[in-house]
Amino acid sequence: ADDDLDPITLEELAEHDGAESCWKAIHGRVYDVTDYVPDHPTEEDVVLEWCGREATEGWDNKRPGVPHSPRAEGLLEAYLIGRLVDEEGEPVEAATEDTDTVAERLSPAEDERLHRAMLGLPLDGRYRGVFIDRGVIQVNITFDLEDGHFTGLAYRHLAYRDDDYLAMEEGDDLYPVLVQYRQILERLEGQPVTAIFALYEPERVVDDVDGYTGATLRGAKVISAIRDALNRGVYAWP
Ligand code: HEM
Repeated sequence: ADDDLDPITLEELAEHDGAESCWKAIHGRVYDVTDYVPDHPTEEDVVLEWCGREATEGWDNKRPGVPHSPRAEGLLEAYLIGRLVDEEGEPVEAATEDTDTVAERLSPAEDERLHRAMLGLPLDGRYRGVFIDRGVIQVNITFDLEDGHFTGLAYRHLAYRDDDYLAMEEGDDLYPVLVQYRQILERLEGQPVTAIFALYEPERVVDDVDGYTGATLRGAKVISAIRDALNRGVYAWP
């Protein structure tokens, strides 16, 4: 049906770029909305900005991701004057490049990431955090959260005074401490974030390894490093 409409080029369109004459191309059709501009329910600037241009993006996003209502579409039809063509007279596609991404944008009612952030719940992503005492890092931990559950828990650094636990090997005096630290992560893997509070009683989580009781292991340091990571927020999106 659009073939019956007058062909209008981008050049012609561009001549009508202000309040005295305001044409807009929307989804391949050209509208002379000069008379409507003073009636538009916003500051005039909002609509004037799009005069003389391919204005589909503005029309489809009166606010980001929110198109005009069917009532507005009905109004628009009264101002139809032609169809948009290029120099060869071929129809010009609407500049939908941006509208595609905008259409994928979630509304505030659907955006679960926003909801979690507003409730102060941790977002999914990669986290990193530390436990520091007297300026020295003792525990540096990394993990991912997936649906609020731990995955990929690992120590990036683990030390006490001059002892680097991660460099220890079986047979070393303090090797059992490293084993206990690793057990903590094994027990937390796959658990919800709230599972960290079990570490206040590490003997419930960690085996007694070679005479080192769970109680000697500072579960609190791991809790602290994890809470530091959560406080810092997402280090990298998944
Ligand atoms: C292309 C550029 C345009 C932009 C950026 C734009 C923007 C806006 C904004 C910000 C609002 C108010 C916010 C809201 O209702 O949620 C609005 C509402 C409205 N606009 Fe536009 N507008 C444009 C063009 C037009 C045109 C050409 C018409 C009519 C011929 C029109 C008709 C309306 C109507 C009827 C409303 C009331 C709400 C609705 O029915 O969706 N607008 N527009």
